[in-house]
Amino acid sequence: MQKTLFDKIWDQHVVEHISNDTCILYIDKHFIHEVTSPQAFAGLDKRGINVFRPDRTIATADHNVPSIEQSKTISNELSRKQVEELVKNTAKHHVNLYGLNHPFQGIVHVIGPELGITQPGMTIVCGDSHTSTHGAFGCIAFGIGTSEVEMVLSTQCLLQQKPKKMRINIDGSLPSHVVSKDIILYILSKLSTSGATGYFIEYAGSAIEKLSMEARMTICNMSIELGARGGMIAVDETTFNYIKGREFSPKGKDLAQHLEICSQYYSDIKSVFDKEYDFTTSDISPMITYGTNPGSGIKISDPIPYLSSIPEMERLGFKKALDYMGFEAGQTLLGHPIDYIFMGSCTNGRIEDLRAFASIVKGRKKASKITAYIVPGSMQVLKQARAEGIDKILNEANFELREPSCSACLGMNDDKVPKGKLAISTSNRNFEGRQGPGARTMLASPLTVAASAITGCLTDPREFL
Ligand SMILES: CC(C)[C@H](C(=O)O)[C@@H](O)C(=O)O
Ligand code: SF4
Repeated sequence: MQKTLFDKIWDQHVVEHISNDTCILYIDKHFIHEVTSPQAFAGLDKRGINVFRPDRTIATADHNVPSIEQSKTISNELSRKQVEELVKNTAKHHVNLYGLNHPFQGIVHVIGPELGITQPGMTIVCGDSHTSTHGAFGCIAFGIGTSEVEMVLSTQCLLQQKPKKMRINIDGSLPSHVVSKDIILYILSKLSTSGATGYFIEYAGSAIEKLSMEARMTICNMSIELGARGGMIAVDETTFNYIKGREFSPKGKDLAQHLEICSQYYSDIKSVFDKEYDFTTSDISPMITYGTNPGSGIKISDPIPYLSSIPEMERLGFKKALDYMGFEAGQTLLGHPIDYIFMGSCTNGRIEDLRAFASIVKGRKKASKITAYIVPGSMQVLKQARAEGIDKILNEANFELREPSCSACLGMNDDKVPKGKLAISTSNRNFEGRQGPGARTMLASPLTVAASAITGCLTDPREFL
């Protein structure tokens, strides 16, 4: 029988069929962080039970963590309490914590893959919507709510309804200075933020096959912004090469056997999807968002759409978003002044992203009016960046490389964008107030953010070719 990648993994993890589409699913890896775990642990305590598989549970602190002077106490009381609670709960339940100052600390979706905890064919969950990131390794990975976190902590299983399957094919070679972030912003602009609601996406096609693992993660990361349950990519040589030698990856003879098993994780040629889309890279340019959802992307040189081109039902939202952003329909954004830049997050906080940013700012200087947050996704990324001299390149260009945190991706720590200020950001969400109350956010790739940081206004990275 011809099976999709999704079905292969799903079927291997069904513990029991409950009804037609609802199953009890075994979960291979459960990541937890300080924001969505406290109530789940409180639930366990109330029931007087322990974490069922502490060895399958991995904790880190990321959202409430400051991106400077991590070795000092967190000054914000609420943030400090959240992190302290995680320390207490993980110690009590014998769960490994990569907390503050630990060499493996970082954003949950950055550390899983880079440490080799994330492996092909797994089911992976976390109380965090961007768990879809791990799907880049040929996994079923998705975000869950706090009550589900409690369910997984106590049973290592989850009650799940099987989603429908969508395949998005992207063929071709990427033009210079067009990167995976532009691909996913482009897909979002075509399908909208509800375009994949009820589906699990598989990304395929020659463009995806050519991408590095970091670039694939960027795409899978934003699957949730399409409304999808998750996104995934078939396992191939690129996956294997990434996995090899990672801290917790199988080693020696086990590795050969492991890779053999992993090589089954692709969709069979005649497998059927509920919906398919085809795109080509020649249509994709550097992208920028003008509105207050990640679906509001346009080519960086295109004008914001005119009201007349917006469907009647969406006009109110369109106008509201433009009011918030301080933009006008038909306006071209290239050259528009920017106040803040954020380079980081689980979308673009990996070493390859920092290299891309550094490749543009090298030998240049940051525009003096720009406030920049440049934040590695993990301690490992920070270490690597320092080893490669990226910190020096940044310093010489008047930037500073901070410490791992979700940072300015969302206003849960000290790194915020002030009310009314305009930021260009490599993160995944541009909702009203996402980077701080009243903050305005445009989403883009690390290259576009770097180019804009140098000029102080929205700049096409192709100008730096
Ligand atoms: C805080 C957390 C629950 C949230 C999520 O689920 O995604 C956050 O990571 C985000 O990006 O908005
Ligand atoms: S970096 Fe942003 S999107 Fe990713 S987990 Fe943290 S807050 Fe969520």
